[in-house]
Amino acid sequence: MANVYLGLGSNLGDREENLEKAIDALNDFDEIDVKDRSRVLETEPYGKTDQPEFMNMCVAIKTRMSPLSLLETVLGIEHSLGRVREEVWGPRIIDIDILLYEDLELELDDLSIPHKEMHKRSFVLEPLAEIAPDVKHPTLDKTVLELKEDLERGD
Ligand SMILES: Nc1nc2nc(S)n(CCO)c2c(=O)[nH]1
Repeated sequence: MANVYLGLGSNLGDREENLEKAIDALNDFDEIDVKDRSRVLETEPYGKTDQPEFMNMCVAIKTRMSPLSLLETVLGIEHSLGRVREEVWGPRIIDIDILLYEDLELELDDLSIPHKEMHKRSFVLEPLAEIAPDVKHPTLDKTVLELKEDLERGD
């Protein structure tokens, strides 16, 4: 079973309910066990700022799925919860990002692991440091907590 960390976000509808539904949907798969979860944070929109505030959190899962199967699964969960991909950076009912998959480094057209932007995003590092402070980013060779502190310092 692989140790995987996911970033969840929502800024449309009942945001906390959307996050809970996404976690329940993950747990419904035999090949996925949700092992831990961070608290939910309300965060300012990053990137496209003229949109509603987000609710963000991170979860730790163990899974037998391959990275691409997991991607297909999380996209299916987003779709089942009503996510329509209109604006790239626009508001969304739910967003599930694969952040880390063991110490894998993967670069495909539709999937990069570790997530390319995770070290630039406080809405990811804050909740991720709560549940996985000592997990190492395999490319940057720093722990999640070190990345969070670097971002806070503006490094
Ligand atoms: N605070 C915040 N800003 C965001 N901008 C985008 S795009 N997203 C979607 C994540 O890729 C978010 C988000 O989840 N939280």
